[in-house]
Amino acid sequence: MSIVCADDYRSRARGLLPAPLWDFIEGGSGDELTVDANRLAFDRISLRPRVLVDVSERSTATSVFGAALASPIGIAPTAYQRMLHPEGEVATARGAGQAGGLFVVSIFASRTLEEIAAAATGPLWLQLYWLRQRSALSRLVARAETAGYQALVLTVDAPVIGKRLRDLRNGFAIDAGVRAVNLDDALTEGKHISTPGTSAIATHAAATFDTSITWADLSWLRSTTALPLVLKGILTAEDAELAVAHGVDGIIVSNHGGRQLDGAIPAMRALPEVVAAVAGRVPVLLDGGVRRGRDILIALASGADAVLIGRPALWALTVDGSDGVAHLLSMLTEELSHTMALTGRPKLADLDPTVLA
Ligand SMILES: Cc1cc2nc3c(=O)[nH]c(=O)nc-3n(C[C@H](O)[C@H](O)[C@H](O)COP(=O)(O)O)c2cc1C
Ligand SMILES: O=C(O)C(=O)c1ccccc1
Repeated sequence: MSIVCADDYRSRARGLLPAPLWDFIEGGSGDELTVDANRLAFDRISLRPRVLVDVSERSTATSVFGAALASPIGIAPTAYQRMLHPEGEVATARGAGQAGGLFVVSIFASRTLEEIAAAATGPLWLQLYWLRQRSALSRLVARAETAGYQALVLTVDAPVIGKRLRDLRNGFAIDAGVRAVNLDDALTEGKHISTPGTSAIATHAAATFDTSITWADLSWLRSTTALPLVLKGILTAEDAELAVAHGVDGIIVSNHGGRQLDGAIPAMRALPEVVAAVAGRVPVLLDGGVRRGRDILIALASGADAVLIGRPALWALTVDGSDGVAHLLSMLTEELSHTMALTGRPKLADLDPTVLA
């Protein structure tokens, strides 16, 4: 059967992966209310199509921080991609580049920042968790700058790892052959030990993440770099306002794909208040539940500058490596363009709240 939408990659990938690994990717925290709510928030919004508009020429091209993108779509940071494909993040970077998309590399990438940069032809950003060992962070930042990464993303919704029941039941651990190669061994110890009732990821994060950081600490990270700093995991107007007041250069509206606070507001429902608070001062991106061109159109019409795709990129990587990732992004771009034609909005600039009902 041919693959004609993102969910087709999901069914294929599920058949290829061992159950605990599938659960790690697919799962969320607690009752997985927020995983489901992320999707439902999109499905509850309807579209108001305009007709007899010339849609013969359509454009999805855009840019972020001065870098050109074929469409407002990027790949969200996800850890340890070599668990899914032998080439890991190198394949994802090549695929994203082929499709003209952005790739946000996780601090827990399983290929080096330099290997990933060598394979990339599109923009790369580096995602960070705030490790207690600040020297490890500043070393990573320096390497990212040298390798040509164009922005830093600090994930702020994970001081502790969400209570992910599937991983706890499975005693989930990272495959022995897969490492967070950009971090010293001391920072990745214990990730390969599987113990029922515990998740190696949660245990590891508890040992290495600094849970005491506040807005006041952001200036330290800023002082290490000239790169734009983006915060990932903002869900309220209050925090969006604080982010801009602290000189942050961009915001990713996200609840971590429902993997952190269960019951958190769906990303798409939080977007309008964040957009209103930011008032155009910095770019606003969104992730969580984006599976269709229609979802992307809805997010853009609500004021997002771009969206990121988490799990679907992992499904495509599992099924077909870099070709899968490139195909997924092209397919989503095509779906976006198609939805723009059917709603009578041929340009991204035409996407505003009047298309939503
Ligand atoms: C397997 C997996 C690993 C993830 N690892 C990270 C990570 O290392 N850093 C991070 O900021 N977010 C991480 N995330 C969250 C994603 O960046 C993103 O917020 C989320 O997947 C978006 O939702 P979606 O999967 O519904 O598209 C991870 C998500 C998944 C599914
Ligand atoms: O961020 C996540 O969702 C995640 O799964 C993870 C992976 C490695 C380390 C910390 C969190």
